[in-house]
Amino acid sequence: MTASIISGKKVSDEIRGSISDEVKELVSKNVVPGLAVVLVGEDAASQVYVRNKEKACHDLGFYSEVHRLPAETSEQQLLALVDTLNQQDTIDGILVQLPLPSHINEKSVINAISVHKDVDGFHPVNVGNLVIGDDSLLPCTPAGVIELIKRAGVELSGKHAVVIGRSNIVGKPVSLLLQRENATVTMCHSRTSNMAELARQADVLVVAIGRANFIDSSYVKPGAVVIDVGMNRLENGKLAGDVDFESVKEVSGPITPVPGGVGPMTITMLMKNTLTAAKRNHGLV
Ligand SMILES: NC(=O)C1=CN([C@@H]2O[C@H](COP(=O)(O)OP(=O)(O)OC[C@H]3O[C@@H](n4cnc5c(N)ncnc54)[C@H](OP(=O)(O)O)[C@@H]3O)[C@@H](O)[C@H]2O)C=CC1
Ligand SMILES: Nc1nc(=O)c2c([nH]1)NC[C@@H]1CN(c3ccc(C(=O)N[C@@H](CCC(=O)O)C(=O)O)cc3)C=[N+]21
Ligand SMILES: [Mg+2]
Repeated sequence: MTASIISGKKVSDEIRGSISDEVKELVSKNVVPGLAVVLVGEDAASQVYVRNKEKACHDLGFYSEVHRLPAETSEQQLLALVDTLNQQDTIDGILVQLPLPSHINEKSVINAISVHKDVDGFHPVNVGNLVIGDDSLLPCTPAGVIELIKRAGVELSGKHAVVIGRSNIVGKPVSLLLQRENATVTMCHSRTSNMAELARQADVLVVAIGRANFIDSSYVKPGAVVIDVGMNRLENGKLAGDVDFESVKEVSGPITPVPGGVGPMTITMLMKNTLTAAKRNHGLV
């Protein structure tokens, strides 16, 4: 029996609807949430994501600025732009699209973004608060993963969640947010020896490894929820997740597709963070 599909597109549209209503409310108080996105270089995938972010801003009534800088931009020039945006009252959120060209130190750039405008949730203070369990701007993809699981009607408390991948922008924060929901979390990575055996114990399996169609049905307990964070561009230009969707959907429980799963949620959580930052910056929360 084929699994039910968790539509990130549908969930994302629902959440964007309520964000749009909230923005109308703010605009009536002369508060227009503003997002600045900075793109350095010509990376094709980054151009797509930045365009998606810009479109989402326009659809929801946000003020948006997109700064497209040439690949040879120096670290100092980028830091100067970030500083300008930190001071700009019309900007509530700042996102510097990753990856950056290798001559620029990503950490220095992320640390330079004002904590209150760090709508990626990558700044060490926001990450620290996430680890401690204090209020913070949450990283967008991890927050989107949790939202999808909840909207699929899955009760996480007491469940065994297995996360494959431990990166700072996906795997690690996802594991922390799953713990916040009282799941029991197992973290797998490239040094894990018995990964398929561990993955098959999962009630909820989250995959973020960056390897197209890597996870097949041998990693999945029948009926387990599968969240595929993977975003891999194949030679034929098609997008593939980290999960072999065709084989896994025959054994899994609710499963997210790629595209149309976690991707749209990442953008939607970015909009939600920008709205939160705007309300805070204007003393409305
Ligand atoms: N939809 C969205 O909004 C987003 C999607 N993505 C996608 O998610 C995926 C992961 O991205 P990101 O977290 O940045 O990736 P990274 O490359 O930063 O990290 C990959 C992680 O997967 C682990 N890993 C790699 N190969 C294996 C393997 N064979 N078995 C077990 N673990 C493995 C690595 O282990 P180790 O730590 O040992 O190296 C590492 O922890 C990519 O496809 C990316 O495109 C990323 C961001 C947002
Ligand atoms: N500072 C920073 N913040 C990020 O959040 C960030 C980043 N850098 N660098 C790259 C990753 C990747 N990422 C995606 C966002 C949306 C889709 C998305 O909209 N995906 C659509 C498909 C889009 C397409 O057609 O390619 C979908 O899955 O349905 C995908 C990937 C955010 N990232
Ligand atoms: Mg404002």
